[in-house]
Amino acid sequence: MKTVIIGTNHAGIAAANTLLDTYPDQEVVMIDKNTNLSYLGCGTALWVGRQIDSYENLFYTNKEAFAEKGARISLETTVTHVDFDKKIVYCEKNDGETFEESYDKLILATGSVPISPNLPGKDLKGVNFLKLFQDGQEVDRQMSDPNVKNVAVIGAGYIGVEIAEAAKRRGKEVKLFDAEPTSLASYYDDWFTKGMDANLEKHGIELHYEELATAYKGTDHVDTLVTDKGEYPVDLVINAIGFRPNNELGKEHLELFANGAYQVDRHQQTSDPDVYAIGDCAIVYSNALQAEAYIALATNAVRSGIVAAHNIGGTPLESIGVQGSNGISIFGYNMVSTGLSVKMAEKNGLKVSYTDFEDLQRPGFMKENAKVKIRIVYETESRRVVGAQLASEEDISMGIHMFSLAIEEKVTIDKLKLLDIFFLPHFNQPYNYITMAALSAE
Ligand SMILES: Cc1cc2nc3c(=O)[nH]c(=O)nc-3n(C[C@H](O)[C@H](O)[C@H](O)COP(=O)(O)OP(=O)(O)OC[C@H]3O[C@@H](n4cnc5c(N)ncnc54)[C@H](O)[C@@H]3O)c2cc1C
Ligand SMILES: NC(=O)C1=CN([C@@H]2O[C@H](COP(=O)(O)OP(=O)(O)OC[C@H]3O[C@@H](n4cnc5c(N)ncnc54)[C@H](O)[C@@H]3O)[C@@H](O)[C@H]2O)C=CC1
Repeated sequence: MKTVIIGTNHAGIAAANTLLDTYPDQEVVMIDKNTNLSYLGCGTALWVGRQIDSYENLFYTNKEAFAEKGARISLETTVTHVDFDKKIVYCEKNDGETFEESYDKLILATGSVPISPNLPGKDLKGVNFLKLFQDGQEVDRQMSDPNVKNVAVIGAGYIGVEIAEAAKRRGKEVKLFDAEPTSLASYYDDWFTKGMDANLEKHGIELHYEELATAYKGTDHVDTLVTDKGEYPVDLVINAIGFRPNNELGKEHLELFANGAYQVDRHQQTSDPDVYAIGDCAIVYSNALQAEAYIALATNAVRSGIVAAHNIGGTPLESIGVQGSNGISIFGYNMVSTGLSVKMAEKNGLKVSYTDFEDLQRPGFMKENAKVKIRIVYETESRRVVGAQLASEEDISMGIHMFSLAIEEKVTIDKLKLLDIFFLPHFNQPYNYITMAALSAE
């Protein structure tokens, strides 16, 4: 059986490795237009902000590794189109050479592309996006110019907040813009985002919320950002207003979700039984929503790649769905969430209740300590947990995984009230905040 994989980043890599490691009789062809693969985008803000020494270790594999496993891999090669009837993929290398690849099974792992506001001046030098390794290199090059003093970041979601921190760490004047009234509005409720915004302001980032960019001004290079509320001198602009699924190759042939992502079943199969879609170009099943959704995360990309590969290899495997667990750490302030915030639940028509608690991580007699905020969101009727958010200067990241499982397994808030949670003053309180939040749920 011959499988062609279009897109060899996180999703495509996971699918290829699963096929090559588990089904040796599989013929695997991998195609990607980029010059590199496996770049960890999350590392961009870390090395631009000089929190790590270089970007060298932000790649976890390479082309040679797949050739050694027997795959045929073609980088710097763009798939120009797919004939789904003849089951042929048409490719063009950067040097202009073209070739075709027939397939028995096709995996679309073409990912996502940054949403690009079509504003006047968008092609001026100094206006950047942040998706690829090359984009990070370019932003880093501009940040290294001492004449670059004023940085505007448009979009205060994950990428925007992280790169704003990086620019601040590089000594720049940073303005952070967002259409919403707070940062991270898609993932957290205000009780949490206000904490992040206070943290950003404490570190000197100027917040401009409910303010929309309307144009970039300059001659060859951007020098002014125009918004619906004012004009600001800028030397560097970074757009981070979200990604959209890259459905270019299959949008005419395959069923699409509301936002254009490929519709897939729990086997990652599209409406064409010989075509699978994985990662940012496909939907996921949200256990919180109990419905299909679009959640572009590397973690979802990898798991969907594994599921598709096993189904192609002959092992029927269903995706168990996701909760969209995610985390962020900015100037040492940590926030993690899984499932739905109250805001997102209500936006999706769920009737939910929630319980909040705030306390120190450890007993007051411990020297090392910090406050922790927790919110658990649950469906009012069924009382099943649908979301959780935690925030602290402590590392609270491990706590969110329990809630991820609770959502997946439809555990009710009442089941958490007397859950066995250990006590040790080094780690937590005798009455820890998970128990206290659950006990205070109405
Ligand atoms: C700055 C940044 C930070 C991030 N941080 C995190 C994080 O901390 N945690 C997290 O979970 N997620 C994070 N993400 C999101 C994560 O990177 C994506 O969810 C992940 O990359 C999706 O993987 P993918 O393989 O589905 O798609 P992509 O990474 O978009 O890869 C798609 C690939 O397909 C190729 N391709 C597309 N069309 C064609 C074609 N026609 N011909 C040939 N090749 C083609 C592209 O070249 C690309 O290599 C971050 C993203 C960015 C940009
Ligand atoms: N720690 C993590 O898990 C990380 C995950 N990612 C993922 O990468 C993807 C892309 O990240 P982001 O680009 O940050 O998307 P995002 O969806 O997280 O944030 C986009 C932000 O832009 C704002 N926005 C939209 N249109 C706007 C406009 N016209 N003007 C001003 N603001 C506008 C939105 O309100 C939102 O706050 C996301 O799926 C995210 O989950 C990225 C970085 C880190």
